[in-house]
Amino acid sequence: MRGTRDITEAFRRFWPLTRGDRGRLVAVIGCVIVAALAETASILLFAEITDHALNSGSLSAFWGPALAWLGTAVLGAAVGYGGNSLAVWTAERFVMRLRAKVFAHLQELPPHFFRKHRRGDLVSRLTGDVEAIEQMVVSGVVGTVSAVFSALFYGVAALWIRWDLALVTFVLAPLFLLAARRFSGRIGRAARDERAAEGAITSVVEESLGAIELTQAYNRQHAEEARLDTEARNWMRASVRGARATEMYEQVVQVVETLCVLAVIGLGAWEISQQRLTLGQLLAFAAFIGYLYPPVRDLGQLGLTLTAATAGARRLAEILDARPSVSDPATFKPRSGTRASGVRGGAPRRGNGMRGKVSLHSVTHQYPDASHPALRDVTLTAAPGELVLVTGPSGAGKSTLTQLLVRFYDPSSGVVRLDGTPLPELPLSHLRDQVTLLPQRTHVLHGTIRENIAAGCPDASDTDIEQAARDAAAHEFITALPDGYATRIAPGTAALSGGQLQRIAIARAMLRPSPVLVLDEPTTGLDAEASHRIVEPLRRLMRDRTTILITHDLTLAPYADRVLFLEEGRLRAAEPTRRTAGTRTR
Ligand SMILES: Nc1ncnc2c1ncn2[C@@H]1O[C@H](COP(=O)(O)OP(=O)(O)OP(=O)(O)O)[C@@H](O)[C@H]1O
Repeated sequence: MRGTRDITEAFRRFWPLTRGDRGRLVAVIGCVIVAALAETASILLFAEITDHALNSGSLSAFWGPALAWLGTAVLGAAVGYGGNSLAVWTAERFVMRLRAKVFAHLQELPPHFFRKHRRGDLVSRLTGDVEAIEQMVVSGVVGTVSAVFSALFYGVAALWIRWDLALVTFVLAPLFLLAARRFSGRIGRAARDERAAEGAITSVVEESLGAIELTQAYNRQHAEEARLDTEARNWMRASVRGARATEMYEQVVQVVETLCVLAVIGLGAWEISQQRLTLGQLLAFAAFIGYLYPPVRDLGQLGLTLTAATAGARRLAEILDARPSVSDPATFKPRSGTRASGVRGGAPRRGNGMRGKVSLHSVTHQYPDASHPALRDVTLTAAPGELVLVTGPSGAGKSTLTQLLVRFYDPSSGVVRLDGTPLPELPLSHLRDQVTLLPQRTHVLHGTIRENIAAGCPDASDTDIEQAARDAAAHEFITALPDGYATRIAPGTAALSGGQLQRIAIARAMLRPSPVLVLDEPTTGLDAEASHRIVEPLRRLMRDRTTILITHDLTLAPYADRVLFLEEGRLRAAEPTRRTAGTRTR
């Protein structure tokens, strides 16, 4: 039984996340049991009113059970309200905890994971799938307990009222579960397809809006609409298939219920003809079946909900099972000779800093799933105060070098060291405090320009932030904005040019007081004047730092101590240059 195995597996994985709320879950279950008891009592009181007040037409026999019934209903309502409120609270906390766990895990995953999975699909896993699992783990458990106890109490009460009629209803009850089992596979498959189609729709919308300029400029609107239409049709097919199966199950259950009621009435009619039963008793019992079957039906339906929820569980498990490409060392002992890494005057100084000597020894790196290495047998050293410029054709492996320096990956072979320590021996957060990467793509964060610059350096003062912006030739345009440093920007919505955003990103990198700077195409998107204006302050900052500058812009070569040429992953020529700081070559 694959369905049962999937459900067990999902519980094994996600149940531990209820830790911290299990006391509340027990309280919810307590409320559910009391509510079921109250309901059972009200049915018994109904039978009593039917037998003693209605049958004999006695009003005096009515008041006692009627008041007791009202009291029970009020108690049931209070407990039901309390239990349901607590259940919703517990369920939402579970959703928050699960989403936080998956999100935290996602943040550890290597870049190639995000190339393999569409962003929109990941968004849908963190929203819809997370909720589907809650339906299973929290609401599912509460629902099951509620249905089991209700069925148990009503069953005992039924035996109490008329054991022979009760036995007939029990004998037929498994028909509900059989019907549920018959439909669970179909509903589960439809749920799986629906969840995948939802992810695809989110992806298409997200990707299309991300490329809206291209779409409009190249008249691709129809192509994008067709893409959405294809995914929407997949979703519609799966959704209709799931709804049809659920509807058919419900109709089958209606027929089964009618069959049960007819069997009870048939047996009752025979008992009345034998004078062993009164009409009042039979009516009371028939009304009672109306209470008994819903929880039994709910149990069957819960099975279907659980099957559908396993689709979400599998999609989340795929993320949680993806392993980060690197991990922290078990222990870390800072080597002697390290020093605090504060570089910028007035900027926060971090303890445990390092000098910043970077070395690669026989480094070869092949990305997972790639057919050939991106870097082959690369050996190089860059010392504090040195600016090493790395250039080469597109696809030569330059960005791969930066990914190894911040340890997004460990090389397939060879070793990268910082101050003589192999990078895997340094705690990741410590390493990334020491090495500042300015990625090739400009990243804008949601917040003010000030927050954007201070993103990697939360303790920085306003003076430090402004100085970094001046050094990145950004201060002038920022202060010309109506809100200056308080201007709010966000990915894709900033009313700033690509070059202006790039200068904000450079200021962010400059603010970090780390001994190693790795700049991947920092001057892309800047005019020649701006790029040289940036290199001047960069040079000042680089005085104590080790800087690795990846660029196609060879006019920056005169600023470098060394120029290295990468081609097809190999360092082809290492041509020593004389540093001519301040000399501009156009
Ligand atoms: N995540 C990845 N998975 C598989 N292969 C990759 C991945 N990233 C890069 N590559 C491959 O590795 C090689 C080197 O890529 P890299 O991005 O380092 O080149 P680059 O020199 O920085 O190029 P550019 O100047 O165009 O930015 C290329 O062949 C590229 O296709």
